[in-house]
Formats: sequence, structure tokens, C-alpha cells
Amino acid sequence: MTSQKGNNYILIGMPGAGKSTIGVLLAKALGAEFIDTDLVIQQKTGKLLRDIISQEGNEAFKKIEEEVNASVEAENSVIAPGGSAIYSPKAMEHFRNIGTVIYLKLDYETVAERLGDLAARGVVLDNGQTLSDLYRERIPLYEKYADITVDADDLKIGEALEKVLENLM
Ligand SMILES: Nc1ncnc2c1ncn2[C@@H]1O[C@H](COP(=O)(O)OP(=O)(O)OP(=O)(O)O)[C@@H](O)[C@H]1O
Ligand SMILES: O=C(O)C1=C[C@@H](O)[C@@H](O)[C@H](O)C1
Ligand SMILES: [Mg+2]
Repeated sequence: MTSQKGNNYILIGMPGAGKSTIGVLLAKALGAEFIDTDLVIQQKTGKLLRDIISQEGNEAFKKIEEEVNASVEAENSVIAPGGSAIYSPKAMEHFRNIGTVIYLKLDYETVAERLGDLAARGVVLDNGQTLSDLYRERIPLYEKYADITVDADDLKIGEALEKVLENLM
């Protein structure tokens, strides 16, 4: 039996890859809705992402993130989860059922340049783990869940958007 995917597009990739920035533009271009699940988490908890991570810890954040991501109900929407979404097999299975998962791929150097202060941004980083460790840990997970991979390195925002759209045609 073949299962039919939903009509949503879900962007995954490292923090700073442009899931939120490109996601909203993609939604406009496709005449779709836009859902940033980081904002849903903030709305639901009444807290900033970085405060949940620093005050309650990585595991508590990942639990809330999983709950929110695994229960997204959407039609004809572009969904931008946080970069850490790929730690939840349950959430990723849900995303793959409701739509096409697009991995916005960036080289490590570009991610490092974009991110700046990791604590201020709120990144799920274990004690002693460097950004380079995190990149190496996550890349296989982004690759595992991607239906489509778009290499967005060295592209301006508009160019990355065009490249995503070309991949959807
Ligand atoms: N070519 C580019 N494509 C996308 N974003 C870019 C580009 N060049 C610079 N930026 C900047 O990089 C940042 C991307 O951040 P954004 O919040 O969209 O990432 P994200 O993938 O949603 O991260 P997170 O996992 O933290 O939600 C923005 O500040 C954006 O303006
Ligand atoms: O990649 C990450 O570790 C994160 C990215 C953000 O979008 C948020 O989901 C949160 O701050 C964690
Ligand atoms: Mg985002």
C-alpha cells in the first residue's frame, strides 16, 4: 500500500539555515499558510526559547518541542520548526506524513558565521559540545529525514528561495 503525503512543506536544517526567513517567503510564493513552530512553543509556554533551554534544560525543551511538532495540524502550509526538531523521531515521522521535508543545507563555516552568540539565540547544545560537534551530530539526521535537499550555501535569500521553488516543480 502506498501512503499519500500531505500537501505541506516542512523546512529542516541547522539553526540559522534560513528555515524561518525563507519559509515565510516560500509560503507567500506558494499561496500557502506559514507556521513557525518555535513561535508556537513560545506562545504555549509563555517563555522565550532561550529561557526554556537555559532555565529548564535541553531535555525539557526537546520534550515541549516534540509535543508541539508532533501535533501540528496543517493543510497547504509551509512549516518552519526549530533546528533541533530532528531529535524527535515521532515529530519527524509526523512531518513526513503531512508533507514534503526540505533540508536547507549549509556548510559548517556558513552556519558558524550566521549564528554568533549561541546562548543568546538558544541552541540545544550539551555541556562541552562545540558548534562543530553539533554540526557533525545533526547532519546525518537532517539527511535521514529529508525528501529533498537544497544546498543553500553561498546563496542570497532570494536565490535560495528560487532554488527551493525549482526543486518543488
Ligand atoms: N542567504 C541567506 N538565507 C537565509 N538567511 C540568511 C541568508 N543570509 C543571511 N541570512 C540571515 O540568517 C538568519 C537566518 O535565520 P533564521 O531564523 O531564518 O534561521 P532558522 O533556520 O529559522 O533557525 P532556527 O533553527 O534557529 O529557527 C537571518 O538573520 C537571515 O537574515
Ligand atoms: O537548533 C536548535 O538547537 C534550536 C533552534 C531554534 O529554532 C529553537 O528551536 C531552539 O532555540 C533550539
Ligand atoms: Mg526558525
